[in-house]
Amino acid sequence: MIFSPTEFKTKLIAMAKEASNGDNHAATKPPPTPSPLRNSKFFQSNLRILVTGGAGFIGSHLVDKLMENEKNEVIVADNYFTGSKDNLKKWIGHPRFELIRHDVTEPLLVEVDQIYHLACPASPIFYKYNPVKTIKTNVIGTLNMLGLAKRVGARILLTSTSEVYGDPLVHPQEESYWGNVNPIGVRSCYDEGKRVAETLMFDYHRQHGIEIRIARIFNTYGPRMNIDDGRVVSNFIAQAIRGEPLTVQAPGTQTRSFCYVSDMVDGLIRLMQGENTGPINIGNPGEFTMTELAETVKELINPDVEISMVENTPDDPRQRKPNITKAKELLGWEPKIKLRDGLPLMEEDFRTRLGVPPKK
Ligand SMILES: NC(=O)c1ccc[n+]([C@@H]2O[C@H](COP(=O)([O-])OP(=O)(O)OC[C@H]3O[C@@H](n4cnc5c(N)ncnc54)[C@H](O)[C@@H]3O)[C@@H](O)[C@H]2O)c1
Ligand SMILES: O=C(O)[C@H]1O[C@H](OP(=O)(O)OP(=O)(O)OC[C@H]2O[C@@H](n3ccc(=O)[nH]c3=O)[C@H](O)[C@@H]2O)[C@H](O)[C@@H](O)[C@@H]1O
Repeated sequence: MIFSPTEFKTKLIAMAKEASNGDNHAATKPPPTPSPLRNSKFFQSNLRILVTGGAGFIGSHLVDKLMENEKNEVIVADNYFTGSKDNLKKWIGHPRFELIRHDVTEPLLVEVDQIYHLACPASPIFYKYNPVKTIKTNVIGTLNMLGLAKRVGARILLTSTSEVYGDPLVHPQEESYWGNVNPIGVRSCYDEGKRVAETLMFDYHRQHGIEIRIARIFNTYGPRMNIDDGRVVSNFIAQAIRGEPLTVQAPGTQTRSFCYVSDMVDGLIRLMQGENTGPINIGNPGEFTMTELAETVKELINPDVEISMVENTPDDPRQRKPNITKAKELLGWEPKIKLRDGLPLMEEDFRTRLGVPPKK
């Protein structure tokens, strides 16, 4: 069809209006037709679910939960940068499970109904190790997974982060807050990367009608975190078990809110299965200073360890606590496990992996 310049301009304006719909929650197009495979006999009883980053900490717990449902088939795609096959060893060889060594910065051709897109290093020391790769993972990786979702008509969930709020000037953080992020700092590869990933999710939703879900995850802890992961809970627990000083980074008054991993997985699955695009904060609103966390770990795990104050890294957010009203109202979700109950569960796993017997 050929348009006159005036017709072309009118059409462009109409397209721009449609695409710039200010209401994030209104789908401007119906979702694309699902893959014909979804209607085949094979798929009537099975939901094929792709988990990118499924060999990592949260991903492997999510896989455990998804595999409990006999109607689910789970495919994990992971490049093992921070994840490990060990985290999935109980599923390797299972007929409903597949593990693919794959880097999400490259396209992936699979036929699936749902995509949980987690692939991305999460610990600051790992995401800062190769910042350009971290940005590629967040931007090109998310583009590839959205392209896949579009091709097969799958619903896609992104694990975004509370780091999109940067060093927040609003406390606690609610989803409507746009954040306070340094665009050129050493953490930007991760927090700006995730912000672009969120943008891509909404643009694919508005432009192509893709079914999207965005979780803004707040600090999560639990068994299977890498022992030398560098994040604060894993550091303190490993240090307490080894009898080394707990390294509180100055000033120690900075706060975080810690969510146990089983609560997180429950929230992610509810979000995927529900009707809301998000973004929705998923985290535990219990807020602690890093000094309080160190004192709690000392009390529960090793009262003999010292607490030492060490230098901090640039742009460390000073406070963080989720407002979870949306998660409560829209997903019927709230965390169940308190920090004092979750820490001993993690200690048990760390002792086993470090080969240190339990305390008498
Ligand atoms: N754990 C938290 O506190 C937290 C908080 C906010 C957001 N998140 C998000 O949740 C997700 C999972 O975090 P986690 O704590 O399990 O981290 P993790 O580092 O344990 O897991 C990330 C997984 O992604 C894989 N991966 C990294 N880059 C990849 C790539 N290019 N291609 C394929 N696989 C790749 C890693 O090998 C690993 O298995 C991440 O997207 C992270 O940003 C986590
Ligand atoms: O929840 C989030 O959204 C993000 O939280 C983390 O970022 P951060 O909170 O800085 O995680 P940690 O490295 O665990 O640091 C938490 C606090 O503990 C402090 N810390 C860290 C390590 C340590 O040994 N001692 C210590 O006091 C840090 O200075 C910081 O203030 C990671 O970036 C991601 O896992 C995640 O996306």
